[in-house]
Amino acid sequence: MWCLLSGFDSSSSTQHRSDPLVKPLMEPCIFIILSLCFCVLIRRFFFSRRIKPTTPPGPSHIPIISTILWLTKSFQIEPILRTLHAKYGPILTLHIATTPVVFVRDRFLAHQALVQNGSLFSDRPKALAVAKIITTHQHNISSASYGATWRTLRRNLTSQMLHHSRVKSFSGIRTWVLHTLLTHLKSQSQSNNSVRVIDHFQYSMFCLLVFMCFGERLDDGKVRDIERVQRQMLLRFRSFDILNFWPRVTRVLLCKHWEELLRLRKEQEDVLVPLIRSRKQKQSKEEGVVSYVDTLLDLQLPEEKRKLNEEELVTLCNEFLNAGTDTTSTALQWIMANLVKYPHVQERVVDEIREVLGEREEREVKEEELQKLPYLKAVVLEGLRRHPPGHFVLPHSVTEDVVLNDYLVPKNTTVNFMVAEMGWDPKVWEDPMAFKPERFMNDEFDITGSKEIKMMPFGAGRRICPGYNLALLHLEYFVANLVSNFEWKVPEGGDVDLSEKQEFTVVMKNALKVHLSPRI
Ligand code: HEM
Repeated sequence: MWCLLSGFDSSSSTQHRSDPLVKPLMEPCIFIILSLCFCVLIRRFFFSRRIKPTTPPGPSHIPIISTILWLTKSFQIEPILRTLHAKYGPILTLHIATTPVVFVRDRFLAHQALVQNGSLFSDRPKALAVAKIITTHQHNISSASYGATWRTLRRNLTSQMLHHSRVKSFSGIRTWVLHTLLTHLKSQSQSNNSVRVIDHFQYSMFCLLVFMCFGERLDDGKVRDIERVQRQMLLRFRSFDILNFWPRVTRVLLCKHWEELLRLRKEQEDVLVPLIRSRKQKQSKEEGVVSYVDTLLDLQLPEEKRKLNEEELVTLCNEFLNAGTDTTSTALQWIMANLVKYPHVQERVVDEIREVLGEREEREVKEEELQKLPYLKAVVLEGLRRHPPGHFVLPHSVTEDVVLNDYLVPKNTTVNFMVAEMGWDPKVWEDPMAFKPERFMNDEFDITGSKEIKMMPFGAGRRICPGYNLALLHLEYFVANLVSNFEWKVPEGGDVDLSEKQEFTVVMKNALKVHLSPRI
């Protein structure tokens, strides 16, 4: 073909015209070229008309009114989405905000978006009025746009706080927190037939994260103060959604609500700023452990070419404390609830621990021993699959127009991925609503979903939770030691109710209450 086409080279055209062999070859050649051009034109014409992708389908809406209606239903969005996905397929659009929001339910599409096209799907939506206050204009990891500031903040957290040796340096504090927790539970179990455990779990996680954040063992009262200001903001956060809707108007009409938001933020600053300042002074004397605040004090914002100010430090400490406490204590409660409900699973964990402890008198499972406990790991993974603390990842946003499953997702669209639905997919998980840790016993499970997503309690791709290893360590360490030290049972006349309630994370609607007997 190449030699035939070269016959059209102008420099050699005279020679070809005189060649008797060339003329019969040229005619079919021209015909073929013209046919090809025609085909290309036809294809372009039809493709541009027929397959120009449309945005993902969804129910029709009336501007403003639909948004207000959705605001009132935001707490029950999951069952509605389930029905809508059955009708419209694995990807759909809802008009629940001022701009359309896309929901993805399918694990293959999630992999395509978050892992294979990670650079396009890793942005966050622009902060609305309330989030601007809480995140000091997106100066934290979870809300920062996909760019240099996000990269700097995230790299600081992963390389300075979450790498293996730094995590190991906090093992003493984990042992101390565990002993405090066991002592509290023991004293409660002596006077009560039924102990509500979530408050103890939350307090323990705060003790751990507060130490990592500020590098100090604070007294009980101070930790409880931090817990109070953090949790009240967390629990009230969703109720402030309404303020985002036309902020200029809500500032007048809902001024009390605005005042409350500002008051909660101010309370956080009042509690956290003295701790940050005290760390600043200690840092100049170069004392003791490296805390999260220490790593932030020297950090330069690459775009603004300046250090973080005090408000931004509060925002980042707030993120660190919330991300590591609420999620983990929620997951811990769900896992323990299943161990109470299914005593045969609890017994199997205890048997596995007994083998590892051998003849040892004391019942403490050490961190280094966790890797010898595959069934315990399976229990934790099954807990995260069946009861992921977040039923959605944080909202993502796309940096340019992109086609997903033949649908157009326009630039800046918010995209949500349905974590719980993926972990409950009956095509992947047999009997998905049952609690069966055995399903994780055969292979090493890749929680990051880099090759394939089967569940994603920590998300996947570039925005995957950077704290997933720390979270797994905390869960395994506490579950192991809680069952090793106590027998966990349903109290007389009680029950384990696995109903859910949406708070910041999805928590047990009726908090777990247990009867604890020390194991001898
Ligand atoms: C059981 C415990 C935890 C669960 C289930 C969890 C889950 C998640 C999920 C689903 C995301 C959103 C991912 C996305 O948007 O695609 C996330 C983000 C994040 N998590 Fe976690 N997390 C846990 C513990 C932790 C801990 C211990 C830390 C650190 C101390 C942490 C820090 C963060 C941060 C900073 C982000 C934002 C990442 C970014 O936007 O780049 N998390 N987490």
